[in-house]
Formats: sequence, C-alpha cells, structure tokens
Amino acid sequence: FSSASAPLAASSSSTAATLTRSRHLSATKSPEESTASAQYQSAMTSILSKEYTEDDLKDALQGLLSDSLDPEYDARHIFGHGDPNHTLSMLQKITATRIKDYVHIMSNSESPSEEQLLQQARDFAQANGPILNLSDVIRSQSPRMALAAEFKRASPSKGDIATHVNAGQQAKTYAQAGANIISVLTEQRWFKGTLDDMTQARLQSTDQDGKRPAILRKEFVTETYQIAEAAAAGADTILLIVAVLPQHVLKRLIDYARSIGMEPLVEVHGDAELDVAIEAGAKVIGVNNRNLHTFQLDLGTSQHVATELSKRGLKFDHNDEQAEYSLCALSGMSTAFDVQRYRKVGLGMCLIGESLMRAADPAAAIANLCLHPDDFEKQQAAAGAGGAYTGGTKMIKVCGTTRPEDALKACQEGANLIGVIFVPKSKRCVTAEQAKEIVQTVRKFGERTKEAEFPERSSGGSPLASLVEASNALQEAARRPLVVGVFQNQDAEFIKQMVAECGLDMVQLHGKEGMMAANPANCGAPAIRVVDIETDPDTGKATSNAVDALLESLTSDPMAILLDTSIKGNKEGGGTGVTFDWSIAEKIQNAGLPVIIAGGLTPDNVKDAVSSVRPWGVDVSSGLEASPGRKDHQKVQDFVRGAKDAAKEASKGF
Ligand SMILES: O=C(O)c1ccccc1N[C@@H]1O[C@H](COP(=O)(O)O)[C@@H](O)[C@H]1O
Repeated sequence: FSSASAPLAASSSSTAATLTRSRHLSATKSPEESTASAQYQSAMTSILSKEYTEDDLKDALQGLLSDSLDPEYDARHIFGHGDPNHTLSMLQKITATRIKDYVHIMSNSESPSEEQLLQQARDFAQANGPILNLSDVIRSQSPRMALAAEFKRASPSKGDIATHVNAGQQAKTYAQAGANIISVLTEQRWFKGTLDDMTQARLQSTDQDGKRPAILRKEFVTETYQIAEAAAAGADTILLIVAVLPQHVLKRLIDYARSIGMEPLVEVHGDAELDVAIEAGAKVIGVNNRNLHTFQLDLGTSQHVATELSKRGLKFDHNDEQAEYSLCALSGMSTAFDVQRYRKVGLGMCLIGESLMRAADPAAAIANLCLHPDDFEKQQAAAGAGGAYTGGTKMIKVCGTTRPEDALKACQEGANLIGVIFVPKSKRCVTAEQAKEIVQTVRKFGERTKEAEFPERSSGGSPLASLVEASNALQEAARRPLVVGVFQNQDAEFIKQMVAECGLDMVQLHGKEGMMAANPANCGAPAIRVVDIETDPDTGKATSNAVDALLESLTSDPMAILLDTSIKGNKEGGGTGVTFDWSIAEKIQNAGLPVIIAGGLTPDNVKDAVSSVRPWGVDVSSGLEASPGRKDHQKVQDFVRGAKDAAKEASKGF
C-alpha cells in the first residue's frame, strides 16, 4: 500500500473527491453504479437490522481466539474470559454485533473486496491527499495540547445527543476552531453514525490551503477489512480497543494499519490493558477515563496510566522530542481545567465528544479549552467556561437539619452539604446553639477540626469561568461533608456573626440579596447564590426568560449557583416543596455552568431529576421530613442512595 502512505499530489477538487470515493458512498454515479449502489444499500440495511442472541454474540467474541497459539495469554486481559456464564458487557455486545455484521458484509456479493477497498483508498489519497500520521499530528502541536473533537449523534446509554447535526458541517466548525483530529462514530445501531458521516467530515474539514485535521474512524474494529474500509472512506487512523481485542489480534491490526500508512489510536483503561498495548507495539495510546465494561468514569485514570508508563521507563512527555509514545485522554472532559490536569502530567491529546456535540457554540467551547498553555491563564480568564457541563451529579445537599442525629444520618449516607436554616419564618429555623452542635457532628464525621479551606481563585476571569473554577473547588472540598448556613435577606453582620460563632463552612443566600452580596467578604465565608425560578403554580412553567436572565446576571462573587422554585405572586422562595421546570437547569448547564437544583425534591422524584437533567447537585429540605424540622431517616437514606444510584447510572456511557 505504498502509494497511500507516500505523499501523493493532493487535489482540492471536491468533485474528484466524490467520484473517487468507494462505490457505495459515491454521490455521482452511472446508471449501473446506481443500481449496484441501491442493491448495496439494501443489503446493508438488511444486515444492520439483524438481531443476534447472547450465545451468537459470545461465539463471535470467542471466534477472535480461533487462530491464537496461546489463547490464555492472548485473552488474559479480557473481561469474563474463561467464564462461560459471564454476562456480556455493553462494549462486548456492540463489538460482537459488529463482528457478526462484518461476517455478513464481507461475504455479501455487493460488498467491495478488501483489495478493492485498498484500491479505493489509493484513489482517495490520490485525489484528496495522503494519509496523515496520527503520531506526527499530535507531536507537531507541542506545547499545545492536540484536540480530537468527536462527532457523535447518540450513544447507547445517553440516547440521542445531537441527531440533527450535519457531520461535514460540524467537522468544518471543529477544524476551523482548531481541532487537530476529528473522531467520527461510524457505528449505526447505537451511535447513529455512518461511514458517509466520516467521509463528509474528511471532505469538508479541509481548508482552502489544503490544511486539514486527521480523521479518526471510531468503530469496534476486529477485522483488517474495517481498516481498509476506513482508508477507502477517507480516514487517517482507526481506534483499536484493547479491552475487546486479544493480544495477537491487536498486533495484527496495528501491523496492518501501519502497512497502509496509518498510525492507530490504541485505547486502554487499566494497567493490564496498557501492558497488552505496549507488547503489541502501540505508539499512540488513548486512556479511556471510563471503564467500558462498568461505564464508570474517573478522570484520574489518565493520570494513573501516565504514572504507570513512567514507572516502566517509557518516554511519552508531549514536550520531549525524544518521546517514543504519545498519551491521550479519552472521555469525560469539558473544561480548560480538565485539559490543564492532563497537560501537567505530559499528555499530548484530549478527545472530547459529548460536551462539544451539546455545546450551543462548539467553536467557542474549543477556544475556551485553552489548549495552549499560555492561554490557560489568559484565554480562559477572558472567555467562558468551555463546553456544556456533562460531569453528572456530584453534590448532594440535605438542608433544613435541626438535630445532630439527622445531620449524621445524611453524612453517613454520603451527603456532601448539610444545611442549617437561619431564616426566622422557616419551620426549620435553628438557634446558634443547634447549628454549632450540627457543625461539631459534621466535622467529627469528616475528621476535621476547623472550617473548610478553599483554594484562591484565579483573578480576572469571566464570571462563568470563575464560577466553574469555584464549583470544581467546592466539589473537591465537599468530599468530606460541609455545613451551609441558609439566610434570606438578612443583615451581613448577622451572617458573619453566625459564620464565626457556629463555624459554618459556607452560607447560602436565599433571598433578594443580589449576586454581588454572595462575596465572601460580605458573608464571612464563600456563598451559594440561590436563583429563583419563578414558577406559575397552575402550569408548572417558568414565567420569564430565566436562562438568559441568569447568565447575564452572573458575577464572580458566589461559589456556586442553586436554582430553586419561587411561586409566582409569593415574595420569596425556599422550602416551597414545589418543583420548577427542570429543562431550565439543563439549558443553563449546556451553556457551561454546573448548577444545584432544589425545590420539591423527594426520594420519589430525585432519580428522575438526576437522570433527566444530570445536574451538578441536588438539594432537598421539606421532602425528607417526618414533621417540620425533623428528618425521616428512611427518607434521607432513600434520597441519597437514589440520587447516587441514578448519578452512577446516568454517568455510564461511551
Ligand atoms: O426550608 C426552608 O424552610 C427554607 C426557608 C427559607 C429559605 C430556604 C429554605 N429552604 C431551602 O429551600 C430549598 C428547597 O426546599 P424544599 O426541598 O422545596 O423544601 C432548599 O435549598 C432549602 O435550602
């Protein structure tokens, strides 16, 4: 395949590009070709609608070991290997389904042969330029972090993400905004992607000077045929997922990809998979922060793998010219802070999908990632917060506690914030003595001797960026529960006095104090600013343009934003026991601001709130009571566990 890997004369003619694409993708065809294409399409439709039993799928995965000389060794890292009763994970189901699909595709008389695909790939390269080497693309960006921006319409766990978006147009936007790699999901059943999406991404992301990002085919690749197919449709590289590939198959696929000029992205999760990848000869290693069998996300995974590579004496630092490997973080990132944490440990690329697909303005979201280190302080300070908030539910606040035993129960269940209310009109209003007792209980539980300390915030940032930074800091600090004092239109001196006397970690301003009142200098501690979502009690709908109003009113004074219902016609919100229209919270988070939602949450509706809105936090007061001011411990347990289970469930996905 030397002609594809050798730099061939590039043509910017899109007509030439269209004509030389593989015959089933071509838009301009002779009548015979059209018939062939129609037959091909109908064959593909029938193949992709086939359903397989669990046994069929297990056999398909087992088949990957049929030519192994040492199946135990080659499959040593594979989940459930050797256990005939193990249930297939979603990753295994999808991969096995693709294995079955390709058995049918490759044997279908309408399909091009692998040789024909390789010829089409050569033609494509001749018309549109040679394959780009992934390793070179990443390394050439140093010291800037390379960005792989992903095109993903849907996923198995999240369902539809952005089905209306056009792949070519989105790729062009990504490329113009500085993406170096464009990853395109080509799997149809679960991700609603196609090979044609990828071709469109390739053709439309090239600029007038012929400069373009590398194109990654994101697929469940087990066959060399899929790699040839990727090259024929315009890919520069392919993803190889170690979790589903026996060692010998991984090696075969890496070698094949290189033989046609592609440097593959080899995806690992833990240490065992890292060893398999290195032994198979991977050079560009992507660390999935998500365990693809359990789907749990942990952004620390990439850092962990970086440490493991260092321990093995392997050089991967993005700024080291001698480095033999490139390390990339995959999954779960959305902000400049995420990029920064990986830059610090030498990673060279971040792959970001969902938050860019959901972003109202993907170009702004990319700019706000501050890919260049010099931009981290400067640019993110001047701009917004990055893409949509997609980090899921991380904060649980149990408010309105008046008794230490209720606060303790909430801590034991895993609540992050315990609220005490100082509002005289509230049925849950506490004295300073009661608050002090609760503070002592919460501190003892968290093995703390003093109030929480928060890192200083970078100065000069936009309110949105500053709030995102503050929310991250609060999330870190609230790994051990903190006590929040709730106030409503009360004197700043009184608030400061209660903070000092009771040892409150934070305050919550729940009245009409305004955004700037939430400054720590005013309150004596960092503050959660409550934003009322004025709701019509008859329709349940918000009565004003709440989203724009909130985004315009933001200042850098608060530590976090909490949305609560206020009933139209009533002066103040708080403890209403009424929900607001949660889609407002979703819209605010899609603009990049993580929010806590409150108002009428109960053990019965919290799961729904968490799974549908995926808010950063949930807050409850009256919904957990046996009687005003007294918590029902069963309800506390059900609420916190329900929120956590739903958060776990909602964070699963590709
Ligand atoms: O709970 C109260 O009595 C209260 C009084 C005054 C201000 C705030 C109050 N509670 C806050 O209201 C929300 C939601 O409460 P609920 O779950 O709808 O009862 C929560 O933030 C509490 O902190």
